[in-house]
Amino acid sequence: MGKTAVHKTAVPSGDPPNKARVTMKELFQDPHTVGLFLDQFPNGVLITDPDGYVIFINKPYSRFLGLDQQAQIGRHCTEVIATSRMHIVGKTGQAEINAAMLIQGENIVVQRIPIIKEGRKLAVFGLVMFHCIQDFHKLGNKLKLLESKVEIYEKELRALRQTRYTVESIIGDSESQQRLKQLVFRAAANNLTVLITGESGCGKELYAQAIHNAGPRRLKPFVRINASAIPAELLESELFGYEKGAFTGAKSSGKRGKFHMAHQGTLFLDEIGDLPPAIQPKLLRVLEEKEFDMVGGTAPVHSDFRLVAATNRNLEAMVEERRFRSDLYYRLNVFNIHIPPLRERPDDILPQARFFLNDLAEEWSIATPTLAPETEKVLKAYPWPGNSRELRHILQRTMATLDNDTIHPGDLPLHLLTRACPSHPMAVSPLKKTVQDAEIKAIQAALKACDNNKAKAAKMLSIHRTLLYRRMKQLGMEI
Ligand SMILES: Nc1ncnc2c1ncn2[C@@H]1O[C@H](COP(=O)(O)OP(=O)(O)OP(=O)(O)O)[C@@H](O)[C@H]1O
Repeated sequence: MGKTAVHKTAVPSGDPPNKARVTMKELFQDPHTVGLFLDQFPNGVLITDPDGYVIFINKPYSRFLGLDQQAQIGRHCTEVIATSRMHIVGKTGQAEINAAMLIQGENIVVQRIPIIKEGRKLAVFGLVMFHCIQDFHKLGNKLKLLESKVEIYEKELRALRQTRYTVESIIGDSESQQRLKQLVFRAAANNLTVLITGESGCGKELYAQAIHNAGPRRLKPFVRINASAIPAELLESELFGYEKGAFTGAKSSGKRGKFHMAHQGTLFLDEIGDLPPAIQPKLLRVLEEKEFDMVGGTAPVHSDFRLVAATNRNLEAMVEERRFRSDLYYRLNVFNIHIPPLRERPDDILPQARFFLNDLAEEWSIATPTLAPETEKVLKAYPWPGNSRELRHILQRTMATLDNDTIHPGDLPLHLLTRACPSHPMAVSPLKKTVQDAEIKAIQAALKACDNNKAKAAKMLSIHRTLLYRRMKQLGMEI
């Protein structure tokens, strides 16, 4: 701002005293000074009369448009910027705030404000925020970059912590699944030892991770150890670690054990039923005292871990058979979560099947196949001895060989069809009869799965319809 505009000290009378050295009237009586002000804006300014004829355009805007500033005076705004709406605002008297406008290929935010004095429209004031918008773009891009970095780091952190499941990963509509989710939240809110029981493949590890990730320890380690996968003689050093030179073959630096690694986090001790008898008292001690001795160590080590144990064995029966210490069992079974087998919660089968199909399709970057209604029936009727893991594997295998978008019963492994229609155990009989019986069962299963539709059943059995009729006749089946 030039000193030219400052004339004298103006202290008008009244309260509070005005110490400004210049008044508004003095400052803005000269249009040149007003222009000087508006040229200092980092944004574009355009002032038109109510019909849209340019009264003023500031330097930054004319420079941005590549036009001569003075030559624009008196032109219609649409001649200066084809998409201009100053004349429309002049007509309607309605301000347009934060409107988007495309100028020279750039998306720009504009404000168009009618200037009204005593009900008469005097002019339209336009503010074009191209500087801010560029800054916003830059900020937006920076934010996007930061967000994607955070996402990557979170993923890496989770991978490092070896967890990927949260409560949202637990899929299923059954009442028992809903109840179990509530239990997960309750378990996550306290620090009690959790014992998860259930058949193989029913989601014990998934639940253990969900408990960890729903609680205050989620950003701390989730350490997993499978008691049945490690030879008994190594298990102690894996769990408790060892001091340097503790035994032949030990690392010279020593090694931290899983209890140590799980400090402030969660230790997931899988297949606890397979814990060797020699280790059981040591586990009892660490649970009671949160302290343990490293192999070859002299001083006890403290660790603030939370234990989640899991087993598919009947620990109570093992206690009765004296294969598992009763005191350890009671110490472990503080908060029990029992996951029923999938066959006992058939309402979970289809939601899980659809979830797995979607998940696999995403992984393989292909379209998600749908389940034909007959296929749904077969999936629901099958007893799933391997639980959700088996369901996922079967769908994975099916998808790998699928040549259209719909999974029909014939695309599923045949044992699903025959097991879905349970029969009595087969007695030993001549081979020809056995083969005929098997054929009858397969045909019956296919017909049942297809609501007795012969064409569909034949497709499922991968034979021609006429051959199906012929075989049914030969086998003495009712057509
Ligand atoms: N409720 C569920 N929702 C979604 N996926 C599930 C569910 N239950 C299990 N799964 C999936 O089934 C598979 C097996 O689950 P998990 O490894 O947790 O079973 P597990 O009971 O620990 O098995 P095991 O006793 O053999 O160790 C995993 O792919 C898991 O994601």
